Amino acid sequence: MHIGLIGFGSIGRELHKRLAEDPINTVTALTRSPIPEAPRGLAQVQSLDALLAAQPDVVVECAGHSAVQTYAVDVLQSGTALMLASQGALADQELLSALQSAADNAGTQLIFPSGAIGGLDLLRACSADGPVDVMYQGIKPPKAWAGSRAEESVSLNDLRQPHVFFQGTGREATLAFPKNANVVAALALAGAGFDRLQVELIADPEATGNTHRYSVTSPVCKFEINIENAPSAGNARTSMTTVLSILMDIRAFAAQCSKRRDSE
Ligand SMILES: NC(=O)C1=CN([C@@H]2O[C@H](COP(=O)(O)OP(=O)(O)OC[C@H]3O[C@@H](n4cnc5c(N)ncnc54)[C@H](OP(=O)(O)O)[C@@H]3O)[C@@H](O)[C@H]2O)C=CC1
Ligand SMILES: O=C([O-])CC(=O)C(=O)O
Repeated sequence: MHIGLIGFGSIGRELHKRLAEDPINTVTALTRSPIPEAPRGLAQVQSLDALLAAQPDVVVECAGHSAVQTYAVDVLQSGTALMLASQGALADQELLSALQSAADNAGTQLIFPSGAIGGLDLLRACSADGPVDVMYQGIKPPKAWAGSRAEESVSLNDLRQPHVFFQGTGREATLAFPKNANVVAALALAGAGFDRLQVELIADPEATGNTHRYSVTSPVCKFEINIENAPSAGNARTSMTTVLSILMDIRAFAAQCSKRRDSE
């Protein structure tokens, strides 16, 4: 497999490290500027044209909402499958429709890894049967909210107990907290809907990792999920499970490609 990465931060680096353990994989990363002391075997490019010219089997975006806005349609229009970590960008309905059309027209795949959250299979099944009510709470240590809009309403360093600094819809949460609420978009896209989904975001000075907790109420079932994630190396706000989930989807995509090649 040849994997193209957009972004080489905490997710990109860990993905590369794990993919490089298997010599069958090659990785090309699109970065804004050359990475000093890049890991061995990593090819680097600084434009999307150069990334697509390298002909990756799949492109994995792990950069942020602006990268989805800038590159995603062009990747899909080129006929290359695209996996998105920064799904919160799709709270913009026009962008979501543009990506779906680009994927359909080019006959390629737009893949949404579950990221740092789980249980989406049952949520998807229940939502297909009618509207469901979903309440989500995201609880992270103060340092994971540093630099975010949480700082407009709370002094993060002075917190002595858990503090709810945001309550609103899934759409409001994903747009206001682009680096922290992509899991909210995963719930919305799995059927909870950006506007129906209710969200609370909490800074907890006692938290050592990132907790994603949600409850689903539908006419056919009720369930609650509580996920306590360890942070990734280098970014307190990003959970390690995000990398594992993307890796799992890359492996599933590779298996599909190899079946298709065998049958050709
Ligand atoms: N679905 C999920 O569960 C999760 C999704 N995410 C998403 O993944 C994103 C990345 O997470 P993480 O790796 O921890 O973040 P980091 O901040 O560690 O790394 C992001 C990297 O992307 C680069 N980048 C940003 N914009 C662009 C661009 N337009 N083109 C190329 N490179 C770019 C940055 O480079 P530079 O140094 O130039 O700024 C940086 O190196 C998050 O912002 C979030 O949107 C994160 C966690 C969970
Ligand atoms: O990694 C996490 O725990 C969740 C996260 O940052 C996001 O959803 O953007």
